[in-house]
Amino acid sequence: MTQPLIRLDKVSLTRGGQPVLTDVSLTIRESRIGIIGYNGSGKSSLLRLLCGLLTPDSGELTVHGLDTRDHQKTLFKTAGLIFQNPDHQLIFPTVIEELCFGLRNLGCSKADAIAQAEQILQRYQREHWRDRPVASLSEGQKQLLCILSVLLMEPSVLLFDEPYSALDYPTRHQLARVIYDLPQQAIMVSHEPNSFVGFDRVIWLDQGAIRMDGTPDDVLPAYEAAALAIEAL
Ligand SMILES: Nc1ncnc2c1ncn2[C@@H]1O[C@H](COP(=O)(O)OP(=O)(O)OP(=O)(O)O)[C@@H](O)[C@H]1O
Repeated sequence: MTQPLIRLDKVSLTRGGQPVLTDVSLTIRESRIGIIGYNGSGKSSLLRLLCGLLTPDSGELTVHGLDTRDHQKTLFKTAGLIFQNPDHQLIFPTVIEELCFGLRNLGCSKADAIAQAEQILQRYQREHWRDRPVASLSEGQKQLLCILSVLLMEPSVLLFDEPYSALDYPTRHQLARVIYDLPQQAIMVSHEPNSFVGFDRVIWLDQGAIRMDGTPDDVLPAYEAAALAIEAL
């Protein structure tokens, strides 16, 4: 496996003419990294930069040795984004077709792709989903399908954008366990401090800049105190 190093050097991004990230520099080697911040602070934009869906206006960004500008089209093999809104990710009529799509793109034969898709459904006790129309799944079920589709492709870093927002407690618990046990590096955006149990590092984004960066024990209490102070205003 390539060295799990992600480096941002003075990365700036504008969207719709507005600055979204300003001069962000980071070196990320840890295995479990959380990104926290208020609405609109730039968290999802940062994930989109990391998987090549957006490119920086200025600055340098490399993900596991790949400059994201030069590898925009193939970066999905290295950095797999699980979208916050499943409807932005899911494009096929049935669960099995959705699961096979990424694998087929990576060059798997049809039979191989189906076998792997069936295996992952079995591992997550969702065999009965195989031929279900995607449109018939609930929001939480769609979110889990998005996660399984990306897990199947085995990217070397997984980017989770609010993965728990539509999940019920048992599924959330199951997914937290899955994320905890992943062999890959994982970066997860969440509003909820309790999503980061067992994480190595938490980065607090505020108005497109890093407000705090450290262990969950350092960053999360400061984040919660600041959020409560805003609430009390
Ligand atoms: N497609 C877009 N076009 C223009 N501006 C956008 C677009 N998407 C996001 N933005 C702007 O970029 C800024 C950062 O948005 P982003 O979605 O990265 O924030 P976030 O921290 O993930 O927010 P949230 O917690 O609400 O999901 C916001 O000001 C938002 O209005």
